[in-house]
Amino acid sequence: MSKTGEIVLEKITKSFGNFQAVGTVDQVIEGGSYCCMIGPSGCGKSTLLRMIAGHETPTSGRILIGGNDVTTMRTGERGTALMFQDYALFPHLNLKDNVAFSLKIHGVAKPARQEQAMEMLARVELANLADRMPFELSGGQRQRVALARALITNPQVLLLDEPLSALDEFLRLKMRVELKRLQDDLGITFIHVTHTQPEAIALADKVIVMDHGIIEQADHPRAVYDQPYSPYIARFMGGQNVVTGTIAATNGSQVVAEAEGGARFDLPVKRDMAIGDPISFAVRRDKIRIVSKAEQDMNTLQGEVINVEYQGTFVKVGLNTTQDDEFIVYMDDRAYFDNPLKVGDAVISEWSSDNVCHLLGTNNSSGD
Ligand SMILES: Nc1ncnc2c1ncn2[C@@H]1O[C@H](COP(=O)(O)OP(=O)(O)OP(=O)(O)O)[C@@H](O)[C@H]1O
Repeated sequence: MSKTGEIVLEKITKSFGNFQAVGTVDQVIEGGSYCCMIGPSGCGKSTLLRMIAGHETPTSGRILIGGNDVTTMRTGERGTALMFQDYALFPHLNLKDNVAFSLKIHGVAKPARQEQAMEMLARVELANLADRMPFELSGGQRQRVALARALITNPQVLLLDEPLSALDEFLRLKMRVELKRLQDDLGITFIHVTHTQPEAIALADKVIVMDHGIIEQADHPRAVYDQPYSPYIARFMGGQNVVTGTIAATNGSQVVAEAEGGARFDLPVKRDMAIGDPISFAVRRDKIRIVSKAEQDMNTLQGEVINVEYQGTFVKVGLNTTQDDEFIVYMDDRAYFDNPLKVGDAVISEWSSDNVCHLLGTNNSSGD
């Protein structure tokens, strides 16, 4: 089986002096896949990316790319290209020369490098602007030049550090589609560091969620969003409420939990639990009904409306309940406007145990 573009991170750590920026990371990123790394500021995403690119050396562990040990190999030799956050274009070179630059460094003759640069500019739909200078471009166009410049080296792996963060919302969504199309066309591995959860789940075949230098969960976007591993993942990815309680009754893989205030919940669990054990579970914000009178005796939480935000397709309603976290319900916009709520209203939220995910892991932090 071809290992082209496959990245294996074997027990990678990175310390700066006494500070451990990356803990022990073991991970395989499949060749030709789109991988997004996400996590709060300072969690070690860029450091991990920079180690894959060869701009940092791991303190311990090995990095394999395409089956080769590249741990101590120089940047230009390992088959990766890194696109920087600020794009780092040369201001005094036109687009063609910016894109051709690394070929020049590698001694490629002028006609050949210009031809390849033009091909690359055509791929990012900028061939008609080849003679312009970087200052004559929009943010989205600059980003595409930076992409062309990274891709001209024909890498197995393209590393992108916050590639969309300098763009406005409209352009960000547009360029997101273009990045995915480019990755599909080229079939090479993309590793994309982002701060934005919707960006990660929209683009990635695999989402890697980090916290404090370690990988907390690495999985398909749907698994990370719908089946979060820990309270931290559920809170960080959004879209879920974290509810805590203690086990009141068990029946094999089904339990009844009780929260402070006496609310009871039935749910499936992923490991054996005993009466009295603490439990955390996630409830999807968009799978909760708000009712004035409870229609079921379990899986309900009473609360007071503390804020209401219209979001276009839905309305975000925040409730104060006996739980520590604010309990958030995404209401269908029509259902909401048929029976609008106001701050101070007492309501009951209820859900079905199908929309619950038992949370394992001990990581309780909520990110940034
Ligand atoms: N050269 C360095 N010397 C000392 N500490 C460093 C160095 N580079 C990074 N760090 C520290 O390592 C930690 C991880 O940094 P890193 O840049 O990887 O985080 P990040 O998750 O990419 O954050 P952000 O999202 O803010 O860019 C941070 O606490 C940072 O201050």
